[in-house]
Amino acid sequence: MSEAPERKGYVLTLSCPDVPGIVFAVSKHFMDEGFNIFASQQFLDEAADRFFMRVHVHDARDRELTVDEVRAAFASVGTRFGMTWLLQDAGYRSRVLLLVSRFGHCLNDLLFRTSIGQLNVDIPAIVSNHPDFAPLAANYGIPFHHVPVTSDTKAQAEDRLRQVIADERIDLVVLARYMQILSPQLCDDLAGRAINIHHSMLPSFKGARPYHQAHARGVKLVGATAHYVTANLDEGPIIEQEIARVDHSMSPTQLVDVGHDVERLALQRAVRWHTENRVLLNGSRTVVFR
Ligand SMILES: Nc1nc2c(c(=O)[nH]1)N[C@@H](CN(C=O)c1ccc(C(=O)N[C@@H](CCC(=O)O)C(=O)O)cc1)CN2
Repeated sequence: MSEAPERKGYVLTLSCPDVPGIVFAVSKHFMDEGFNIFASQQFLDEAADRFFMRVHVHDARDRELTVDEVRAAFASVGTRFGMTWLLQDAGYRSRVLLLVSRFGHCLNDLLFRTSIGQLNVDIPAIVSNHPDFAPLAANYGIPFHHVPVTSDTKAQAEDRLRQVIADERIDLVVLARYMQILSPQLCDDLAGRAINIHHSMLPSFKGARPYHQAHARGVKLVGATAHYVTANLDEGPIIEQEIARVDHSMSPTQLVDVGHDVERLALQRAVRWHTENRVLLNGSRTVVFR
């Protein structure tokens, strides 16, 4: 059975100072190199004078080129425009590490979506500071690492986390309701490749127990925010947000139940878009070519 067109060819993402001719140069390069454009999106941040682009190309000659060969051919264009660029095989399956604590709704959702092929990723391992979801991991045949964390053992726990990241050649770390604060050093090491789901519409209700904060405020909407993890708690670049309507009659527990659905939606979109190279960092914000 032939590959889905979304998973054929190569995806280039780039950002650079805005000048005339970027789209022309990129398009001409791929035409000259024998590629056909399957999809192309671009955005100009005028205030920042920065141009963003995502181009998905198919090989018009069906050659067996390596991604390194395609990258090498594009390098001169990147240099000419001072681009920050990434060129990836469209069918590449990112290696994703899932972290979880006591709430497993996001973990379960990501595992199921991956198992039915909706997320084109591989999940080599799950790490948790609690043993609760070892049976769920076993059901999916995924190694489960129970790494307890206390204030005295945080450093050692992070060392074990780093070991799993290295051993499994992890591309993306997903905090699927993992309730431990990562150290500034680990945040730096995982910059742009660690995603957290916060259970509120950031910047509202940062920190712990956001649904209880929201209930006390009498909100009419609850939400969830998927964002990149930085040393500044819950302040990383936002990738996706989702909301749901609530009302005065609902208890904090009922807000939590409604919120779990929007958390799942926001996180799986963020993971899908990140692993499809649709998310570009723009300072403290993102550009998402959905
Ligand atoms: N460096 C970062 N680490 C984490 C982030 C982040 O943005 N930057 N997001 C959090 C998720 N989170 C809210 O969504 C959150 C998690 C944990 C805590 C917290 O106070 N944790 C305590 C321990 C709590 C416990 O043991 O039950 C702590 O780590 O000392 C606040 C907010 C994930 N990590």
